[in-house]
Amino acid sequence: MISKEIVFEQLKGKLVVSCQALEHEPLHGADVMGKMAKAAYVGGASGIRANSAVDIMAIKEYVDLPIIGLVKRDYPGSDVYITATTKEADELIRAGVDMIAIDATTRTRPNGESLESLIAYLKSKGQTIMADVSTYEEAINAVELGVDCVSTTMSGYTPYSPQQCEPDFTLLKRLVETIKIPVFAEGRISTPEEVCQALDMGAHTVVVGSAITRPQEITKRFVQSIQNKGGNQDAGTNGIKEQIRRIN
Ligand SMILES: CC(=O)N[C@H](C=O)[C@@H](O)[C@H](O)[C@H](O)COP(=O)(O)O
Repeated sequence: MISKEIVFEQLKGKLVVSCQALEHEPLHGADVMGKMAKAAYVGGASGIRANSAVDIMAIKEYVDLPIIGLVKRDYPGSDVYITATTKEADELIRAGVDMIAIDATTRTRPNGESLESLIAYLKSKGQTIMADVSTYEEAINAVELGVDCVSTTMSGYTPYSPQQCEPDFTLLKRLVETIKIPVFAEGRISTPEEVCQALDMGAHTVVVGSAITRPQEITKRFVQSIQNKGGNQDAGTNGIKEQIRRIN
């Protein structure tokens, strides 16, 4: 595990590539994610964001880059699915990651756990914590609870945050203007220009997932461009945003 200071230094002004494919996605599989991470590394990525201990272990076989780990798991009675409880946190600690991403919304967590207790637990284990937030207020709350950085990951994926197809640069701007810890830009960043825009706005690091590592979504964008100009190409099954919702 790289120290917090070094990991933030290594990622400053850089690109992290999110390599994730859940069970229903065509590229699901730890070895595929390892190869995807290798491709991201060859392309110049400075870090990897990955879901599940098994994927993370495979990715480590292929690349020696800082890893932001998370575990997506659904629980009945809770909408929180990104590192929801200490169980998922322990899986990531055992896998050995450089940073643990947690849902830092204030929604009800499974098993009677709270955001506060999860953050306290991770801190007691010496882990570096990324707070995935959907609003400014959630970010402020997470900072007060002691997280090490925040990411705009969840904007658009809670019912009370802006529902938009573009990255939430409004949230990013507000966060970089007020928060003293690193702010990561993440969520629906689809072009190199948007990456640069986020960095120019003050993002510490930019995380890109679907636009690089979900080929079904990349294909869909090309197909949609044909449809938009009046062509007769078949539509895929879902738009990027709908697909991510399905994943969740
Ligand atoms: C909302 C949610 O569950 N996001 C997940 C978080 O790990 C991933 O499915 C996203 O791919 C990741 O955040 C990167 O975002 P984008 O794929 O839009 O570049």
